[in-house]
Amino acid sequence: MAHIQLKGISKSFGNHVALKDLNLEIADGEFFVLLGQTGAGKTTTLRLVAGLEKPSAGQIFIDGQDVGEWGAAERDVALVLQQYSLYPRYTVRENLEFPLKSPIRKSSPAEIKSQVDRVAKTLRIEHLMDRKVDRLSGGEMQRVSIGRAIVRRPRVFLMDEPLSALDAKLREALRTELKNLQVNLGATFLFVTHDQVEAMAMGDKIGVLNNGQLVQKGTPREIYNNPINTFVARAVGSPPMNLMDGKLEQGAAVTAAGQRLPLDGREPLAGRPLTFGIRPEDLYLEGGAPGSARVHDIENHGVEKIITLRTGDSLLQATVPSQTTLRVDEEVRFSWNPDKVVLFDGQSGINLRHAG
Ligand SMILES: Nc1ncnc2c1ncn2[C@@H]1O[C@H](COP(=O)(O)OP(=O)(O)OP(=O)(O)O)[C@@H](O)[C@H]1O
Repeated sequence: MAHIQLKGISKSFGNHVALKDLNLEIADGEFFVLLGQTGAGKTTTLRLVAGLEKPSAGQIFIDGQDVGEWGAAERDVALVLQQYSLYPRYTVRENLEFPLKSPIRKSSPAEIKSQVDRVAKTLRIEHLMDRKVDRLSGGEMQRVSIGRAIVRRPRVFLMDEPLSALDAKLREALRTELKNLQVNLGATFLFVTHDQVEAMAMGDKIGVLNNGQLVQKGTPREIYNNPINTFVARAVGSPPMNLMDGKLEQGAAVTAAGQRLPLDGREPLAGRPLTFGIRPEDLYLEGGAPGSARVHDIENHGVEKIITLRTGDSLLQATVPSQTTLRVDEEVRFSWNPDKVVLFDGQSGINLRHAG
């Protein structure tokens, strides 16, 4: 399998800068997710690693070798796209055989059959083998696309939102299957998505890309608990982290909306403009108590409810157990877990723990 390194990669299309000085290292056997909004530069990164684009600056190494002059075939990577890149008039079996039949591989018919059957079993598409691809559902087609990528055991898998066209249930099932597949193959995956739930669920590591720049890289837990700035704080987590502007005053956070919440031990920061970040599960609500917040909306999610509060001009969200009884428009008092508060600089939005 393979270790991937991107060193100082920049890519421009005419005057448009798609990637700026991207430095990224993906360990052998790691499931690395690149998370970013549309236009962030995710597909461009994949195409550069695949050898379908040339960087404007920087180098790409696979297993320590500079692959700058290597073509796509020599890099031995597989690219799975959001749209199914299959031959519609061929059967599933013919589609899976195709990558193994290239003249340079010289695989015997018996080898081809055994590899194709192994992949079919892994992806649970054995019953579809003789069906023409244009007679498959979207989910089945995507399984076959993944099958076609894994059948020849490439060094690296590059996946460009392979699940985004599928319905929610199937997406969840294939998420688990892809993750199992990666663990079983011990393969290196570079998977791009704009879906943070997918990123959190699948990634050993996540890189957050914004405007062509890598903003933060870490395990899902690191990024969730300690986002580098308010952008990442809002990009990861569902519902996202609550952000409240304010100041510290004598052992309390005083928000612009006039809330006073306990926060000890951060005296050196008193007086300067801050943004307080708190995850929805770390906000505590007390109903039936006159307070300065009002229940704006209640969403029932089975085991929990998401309560949206209005306080001053801003909205906050709290996740609470489903048995919590609150009504829309009810006044509530809220507090937080002071140990879970993340402090950001009020102007730059940078997490003060990262700023040192
Ligand atoms: N061949 C090209 N010519 C000109 N501009 C391009 C080209 N390819 C990408 N871009 C631009 O580069 C930026 C990054 O594009 P890229 O496709 O990498 O984004 P992305 O994060 O994959 O977005 P999406 O989620 O929408 O696919 C975009 O602004 C895009 O318009």
